[in-house]
Amino acid sequence: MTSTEPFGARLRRAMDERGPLCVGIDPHASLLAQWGLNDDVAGLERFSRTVVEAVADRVAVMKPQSAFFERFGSRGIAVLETVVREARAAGTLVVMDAKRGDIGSTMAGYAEAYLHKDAPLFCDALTVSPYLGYGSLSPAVALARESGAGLFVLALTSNPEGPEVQHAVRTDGRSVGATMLAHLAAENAGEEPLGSFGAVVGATVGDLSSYDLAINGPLLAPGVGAQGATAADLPAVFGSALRNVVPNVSRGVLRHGPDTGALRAAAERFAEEIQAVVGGS
Ligand SMILES: O=C(O)c1cc(=O)[nH]c(=O)n1[C@@H]1O[C@H](COP(=O)(O)O)[C@@H](O)[C@H]1O
Repeated sequence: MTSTEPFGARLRRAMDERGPLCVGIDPHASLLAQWGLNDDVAGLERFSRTVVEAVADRVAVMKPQSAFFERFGSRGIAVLETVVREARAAGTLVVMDAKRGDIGSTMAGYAEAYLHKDAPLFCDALTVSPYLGYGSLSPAVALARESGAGLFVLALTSNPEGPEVQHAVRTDGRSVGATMLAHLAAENAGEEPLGSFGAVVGATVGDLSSYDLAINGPLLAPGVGAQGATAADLPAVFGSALRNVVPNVSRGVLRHGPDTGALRAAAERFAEEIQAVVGGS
């Protein structure tokens, strides 16, 4: 594997070898308390590194939620840098969940922060918001291509407030969410075995039969576990795109800590349930 091999190819291989589960690293204050940790930088570090130690050598993807690190300022970001480095060293792909989005000239700065090979927070992929217009993301698309990294673009999010924006219908009759999926399909055209530009499509969103999920890229599916979706919901939501789905579970796994064996067992249970519905698709 070369370091510039595109994210999509690296992800496909990781999903085939380890299964598609993504474990989120979301150090909520309530989880720190539940684990008997203080709500401070030391607690943040202990929590995050424990999750990495428990599963980074076995799951395809981990997704640190930047918000919970930013909460502690520069010292929290320093912990995030360590977590990204250790998780990648253990063999998992790291998707930074920072949901960045801005006018193109500023987006270039965010891209440098996460997608430039020499950046302290360089990661395998970054979540981005296209709601300043898909084209505003182009500096991130360009740098991701150069670095062999990927993006996950918010298309149909798992939260109940998402549809007021994402289901809104444009003057050409297409919904906003469908437009984002079409942009991604164009980005990934011709890429094999899988494009590097994914969509975020919540596992909670219900019937998507009117949406074309065949974007030739990964579909990050948060919502399994604490938000109420289960592995059994995935086939109905994703249909023939199931093979490209990366289900994310954060609190559903994290609530089993701080014991690493219990965290590992929880991740394995989700992985098995997911494999049972995705296997053979
Ligand atoms: O981009 C995301 O990962 C994301 C998009 C979305 O539509 N819904 C969603 O829940 N997420 C993130 O996925 C994680 C879900 O966490 P749990 O609900 O604890 O499994 C959180 O870090 C959310 O910020």
